[in-house]
This record gives sequence, structure tokens and C-alpha cells, in this order.
Amino acid sequence: MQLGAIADDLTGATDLAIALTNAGFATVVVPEAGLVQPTREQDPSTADAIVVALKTRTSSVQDAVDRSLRALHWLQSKGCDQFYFKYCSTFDSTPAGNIGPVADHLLDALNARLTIVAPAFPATGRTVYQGNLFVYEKPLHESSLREHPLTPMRDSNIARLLAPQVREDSAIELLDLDTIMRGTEAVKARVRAALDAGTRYLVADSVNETNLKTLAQACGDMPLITGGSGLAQGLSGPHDSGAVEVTPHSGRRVVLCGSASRTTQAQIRHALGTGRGIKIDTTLLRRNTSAAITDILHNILNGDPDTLTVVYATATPDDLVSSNDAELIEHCLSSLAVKLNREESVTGLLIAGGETSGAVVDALGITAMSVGPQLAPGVAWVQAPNPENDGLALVLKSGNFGTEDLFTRAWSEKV
Ligand SMILES: Nc1ncnc2c1ncn2[C@@H]1O[C@H](COP(=O)(O)OP(=O)(O)O)[C@@H](O)[C@H]1O
Ligand SMILES: O=C(O)[C@@H](O)C(=O)COP(=O)(O)O
Repeated sequence: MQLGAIADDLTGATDLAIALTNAGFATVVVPEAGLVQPTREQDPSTADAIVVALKTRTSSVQDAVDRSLRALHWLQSKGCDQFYFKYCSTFDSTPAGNIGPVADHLLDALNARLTIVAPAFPATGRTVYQGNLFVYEKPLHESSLREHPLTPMRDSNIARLLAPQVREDSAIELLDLDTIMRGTEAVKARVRAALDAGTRYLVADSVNETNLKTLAQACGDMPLITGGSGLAQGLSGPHDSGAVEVTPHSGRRVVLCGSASRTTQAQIRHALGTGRGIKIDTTLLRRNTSAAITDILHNILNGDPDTLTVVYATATPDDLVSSNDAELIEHCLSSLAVKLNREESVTGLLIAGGETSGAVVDALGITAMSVGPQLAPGVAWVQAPNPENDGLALVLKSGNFGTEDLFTRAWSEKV
């Protein structure tokens, strides 16, 4: 039995792969490019779990559905017979989608009648109680996710968030904490009753890892499960840990930050206490993109080779963030990643930001990754076979993850 997962963004995919690896699955992450251009070095068919990393969280509904179904068929062609749809632990979506429409189509394609909806990830403060999602002590709609530029979360109730996204006749019910605390058999009985009643989505409460373990044990054999990465920690793979060694890094220690989140800003400011900072000047970048990128590269290479270098666009809440510059910054950071790896033999890079990580992995032409040493919940070194050199180890950090000292600590962890 092989588990096939579809994640709606790249850092979400690595987050899930870390959880699966810890749960004993030898796991391969395959970016979308890997579906059409298979890697020679790493045959995903030999893994216990394959996670396809899409970039569909904020694409149109049709695009998200089409690409998710394509990923499903590809996973089936690799031998997967059970499936996991991974979305954000803060349920990032809009009234149109894309969580609901993708889940609806995956259920249909698998001839399945019911799935669970389990975004909780207690290790990062995301819990669900009475069907309401919390980020640490705040209900989702009072957390910073309320002001997310693309998916502002203005409600905390999962059923109310999901209802406008799914088909009108889809019944959504709660799998409450009391039932989960009564254990696996109680959850299985609840699922059977829900199936008999024609329920399509069971929103699962979970406030700690024990709850998620019970849920995973009771629901782990459903044709489709959906959730954040917390649920995956409760599954049981065939090994103690599926983690791989990463190649010892050579060259400079460079952090490329596209994320503008408060967590990343604090990590940048902490790293600048001992490291060098290079701030991207978006005016220069707009005026002459390639010259500005070359300047930044020279600036990196002119610094002390042993000092951590952080390239960033946003380090304080006052830094101007204009969505018009977003792609340009992604282009700048991915060009730097390619030049540092191919021309300067830098084989360990930390990338901050989900969209940014997607752009960098694309530009590097990476078609498969395996999970190495973990740095924080949802954050680890991943190893990418790189035909151009001996391999490349990356940390792909979701904007909201990691402790303040993550950047300074990353290279001291067995790399
Ligand atoms: N100062 C800025 N001006 C414009 N866009 C910015 C700025 N700083 C960051 N960005 C853009 O914001 C986006 C952040 O998204 P992402 O990389 O997914 O980070 P996160 O995981 O924190 O959401 C990227 O597209 C990045 O290029
Ligand atoms: O589930 C989570 O919180 C993460 O895996 C995730 O998806 C984070 O998304 P970004 O903050 O956009 O990287």
C-alpha cells in the first residue's frame, strides 16, 4: 500500500513530508515539474509515500481542480492506492475555494462518499474545538490571517468556511472532541453513522497530538483523508523514521527571504545581530533587473565567506509591500539561488516563504526531494538530487513557521 498526497503549495508539501517521514514513511516530494519530467536519480515508485507539491492555493477553482486531478492520476499510475489532500493548517481559502472544490472532485474520482477535514497542527498552535479553528489563543478570524493579502480568513468555523466552497447538497457534520477522546472505536462508529446519514464531510476537532493519533488510527484507511500535516503524524509507516542524510553543505551560508510575515521578519532581525543583511532595492530591481541581481550577487560574494548572509525585501512592518513587486522579488531570489548553486558551488540554501520556495525550486529545475534533519515543526533540510553537481540541500520555510533563531541555527544541525 502506497500513500499518495496532493499538497496545495510547496512548503505545505514539505511540511507534510516531514510529518510522514517522522511517522515512518520513506517519503518523496515531487514538485509539479516532476510529473512531466521524471527525475533519473530518485524513483518515487519505491517510496512509501509520494507528496506532489502543487501551487494551487490561490489559483482559479478550475485550475486547482484540473491540476489536482492530474496529480491524482499520476499518483495512481505510480501505484498509490490511498490519498491525502494537504491544505494549510489555517485553512487558507476563499468562499470560492480551493479546498472544497478540490476535495469534492477527489472524492468523486475515488468513488468515495465521505472524508474528514482535519486542519489542526497543535505543534504550531493550530487547534480545532467545536469545529472552530484557533491559532494559539486566538480564533482564526482574530489572528494575523484575518489580513492575509490573498486569502483573508474572516471566520473561524470550518463548516461555515467550507459550505460555500462545496456542492450544495454536501452535508457537513462535526466529529467532536468528546467522541475522539473516547477512542478509535468511538470514532469509527461515528464515521459509520455519518456514512449512513449521507454526510460527506466530517470536520474533526483536535486539540493535541493524542487526538490526531486517534483520528489517524480510526480514519487512516479511508480512500481519501484531508487536513494539515498534524493528522499525518498520527499515521503509522513501515519504518522508525524515513529521514535521509543530506549532503554536507559547501560554500557560503545564504538565506533568501521572500516571505514578509511577522515570523520571518523577526527571524531576519535576529540573524542580522550576527550576520550580514542585503536588502533588495525594489526601485533598482524594477529599473534594471539583471544589473540589480548581479549587484546583489557581487555583494554576497564580497562578504566574509564564514558569515551568514540574509537577502531580504521586508524586515519590518514599515517596509513597503506592493503586490506589484512580488513576482520581481521571486525572480530575483530564484536567479540568485541558481547562480549561487551552479556558479558558486553553494549546496545549502535556506528559502523563506511558500511562494518564494515554489519559484526557487522551479528555477533550479528540481523534480524530487527527500526529508533530512528537522529544524522546527514543519521545517527541515530537504535533499534534492541535482544533476549539475553533488546535490543540493534546501530549507523551504513556510512564512509562519520556525523559532526566531532559525536562520542562525539551521547550518549547525548535521549539515
Ligand atoms: N517588500 C515587498 N514588496 C513586494 N512584495 C514583497 C515584498 N516582500 C515580500 N514580497 C512578496 O510577498 C510574497 C510572500 O509570499 P511567500 O513567499 O509565500 O511568503 P509567506 O510564506 O510568508 O506567505 C512573495 O511573492 C514576495 O516576493
Ligand atoms: O499547514 C501549514 O500551516 C503549512 O504547511 C502551510 O501550508 C503554510 O503555508 P505558507 O505559509 O503559505 O507557506
